[in-house]
Amino acid sequence: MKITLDTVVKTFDTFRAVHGVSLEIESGELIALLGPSGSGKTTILRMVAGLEYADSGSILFGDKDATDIPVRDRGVGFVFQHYALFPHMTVAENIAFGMKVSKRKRSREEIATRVTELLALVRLEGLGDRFPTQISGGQRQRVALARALAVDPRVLLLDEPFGALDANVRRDLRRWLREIHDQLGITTLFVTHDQEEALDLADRVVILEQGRIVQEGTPEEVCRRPNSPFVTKFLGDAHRLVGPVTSGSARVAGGTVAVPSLPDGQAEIFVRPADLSWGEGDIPAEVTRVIDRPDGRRVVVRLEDGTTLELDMPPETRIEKGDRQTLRVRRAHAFPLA
Ligand SMILES: Nc1ncnc2c1ncn2[C@@H]1O[C@H](COP(=O)(O)OP(=O)(O)OP(=O)(O)O)[C@@H](O)[C@H]1O
Repeated sequence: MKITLDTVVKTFDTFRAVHGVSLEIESGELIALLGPSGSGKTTILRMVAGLEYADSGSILFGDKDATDIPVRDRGVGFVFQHYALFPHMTVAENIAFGMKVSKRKRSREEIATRVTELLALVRLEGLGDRFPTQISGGQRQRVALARALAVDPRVLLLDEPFGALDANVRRDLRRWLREIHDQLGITTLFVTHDQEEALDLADRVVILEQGRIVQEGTPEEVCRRPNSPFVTKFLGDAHRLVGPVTSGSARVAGGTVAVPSLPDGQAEIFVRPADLSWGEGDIPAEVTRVIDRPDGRRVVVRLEDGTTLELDMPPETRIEKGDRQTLRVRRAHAFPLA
């Protein structure tokens, strides 16, 4: 089911939460709505679900205006961070619930067969008789997804579904969700404020700031070509350097950074830890700290002007506090300063 948002606006009292958002979600696509707290992600999701109405603009399901489609007929399945399971029902009863109350009547056997299929799909075979308090948080969210899938939704809406879980469980669950999505091909809208989660999971990432879409594209596109300082910073660790540009070269902290696409004038330059090389280039730096991680060494350095940068090095690198060298910025995202 293709979903189209056309210039959708939503205001709460006098506060405009969504400012004319337009977006096309192709049938079978998995889109992540990514933005900081308060950027309007949940409000957009709730409008697609039919739980909130747009003040103006339209939302189409296929080519039909969704305003005329009541929530229960939209064919949407939800999973929310705090959309608790019914505590007095077993896992199997929770999954069966939607089928029992649906307009489409199913026999007891049909429901039981579907519950068994869904338990297998979410890899919880054998846990159907447990109650929600007898399973882990990650398992509960898998039950919530099974419950959402039980009524064969045409669209799946997920609002920070893994938000309350610890980092390792989150990572496992998003890989698993992607597999399920690839298997079922349901059009999916996933809301998160976690850039790693969005980039890991989605076909396309839509980045929101204060109720507006500021950039959208595949994870590769938004990572390679962030279109603003906001997106660059929001997508991950980035240090900011400021300096004057002449003929495609910026002067920063006693050295230079190549910025071929920028006009002459003052610029802000964002560099990520993976974009820096130690022992090359012309920016003098001194190591102030080395942080060891399972996948490598994070080295903190201070530049001549007091700026602190961090860079990533392989685990076997021999480097220690007090070492002095020059740095090269291999890749940077640079923007003219107004
Ligand atoms: N029912 C409401 N009444 C008044 N203001 C609201 C209402 N719902 C949302 N807002 C406001 O609209 C803005 C957008 O909220 P929304 O929940 O869509 O953001 P979000 O990006 O999902 O944030 P979060 O990640 O914190 O959930 C916020 O400033 C919020 O306070």
